[in-house]
Amino acid sequence: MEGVTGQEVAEQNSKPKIAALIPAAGSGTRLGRGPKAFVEVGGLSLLARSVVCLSPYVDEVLVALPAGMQLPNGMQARAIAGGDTRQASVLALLQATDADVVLIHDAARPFLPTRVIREVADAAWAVGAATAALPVADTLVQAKENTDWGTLTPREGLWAVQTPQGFRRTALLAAHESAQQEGHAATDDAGLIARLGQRVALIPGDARLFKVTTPGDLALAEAVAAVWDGEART
Ligand SMILES: Nc1ccn([C@@H]2O[C@H](COP(=O)(O)OP(=O)(O)OP(=O)(O)O)[C@@H](O)[C@H]2O)c(=O)n1
Ligand SMILES: C[C@](O)(CO)[C@H](O)COP(=O)(O)O
Repeated sequence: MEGVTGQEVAEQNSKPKIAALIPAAGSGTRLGRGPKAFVEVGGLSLLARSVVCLSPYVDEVLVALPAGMQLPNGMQARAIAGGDTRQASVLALLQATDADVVLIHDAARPFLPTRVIREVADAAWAVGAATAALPVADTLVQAKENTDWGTLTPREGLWAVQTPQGFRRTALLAAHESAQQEGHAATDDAGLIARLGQRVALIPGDARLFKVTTPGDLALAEAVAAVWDGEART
């Protein structure tokens, strides 16, 4: 255990307090059905599905909502007001908890397999940062016009990044604060950690963790819900 302090050993052995932080303050422009987190699939909102999946594995659930909106009655979570961007909403969530480990999860990804939650949480505590991700399976081409074939991009080593993403809270808070000070915008949280040269563990994601973004995704979500609601989520 050379080079490891007594405090670090104690931290490794103790059970961290875990919070699920759910950015749900988006307007759902591309879906076109109003605030997306409240859109229902299979009779349950996208947000409710994320809360139900995460609750058994965390000590608290915090949700960032659009200004002026409230959580539905009975939802086991604490609400705060989100910001103008996803990044601002996550920063507000980070500032509202004292948990050791935070699991950041888009409300727009309603189907969370248990395995992914567990593996991301464990790796976040052990490594400091972790994200669910899948190897890119499609051919990739960089093109400006949809009539012109552009430059083929090799897909080896490319990953499609999903959520949940897990972090030691203090590390992610520092990364967000530094991004804010420098005016750096990022589309996810793991990118803010990687930008500082810190490790991010890649955890195998799951096709069911797709993000509901467009009306086509909603149709797919209805089909997944019909199966998901009738099976064990492993
Ligand atoms: N100001 C914002 C913008 C987005 N989000 C959340 O970030 C997640 C990923 O965002 P996305 O899927 O792009 O949702 P929207 O921003 O709502 O979609 P759109 O870009 O089509 O408006 C969603 O759970 C969304 O609610 C947020 O909390 N605060
Ligand atoms: C965080 C994220 O879901 C990882 O893929 C994604 O980057 C969110 O993107 P959006 O720009 O908010 O759609």
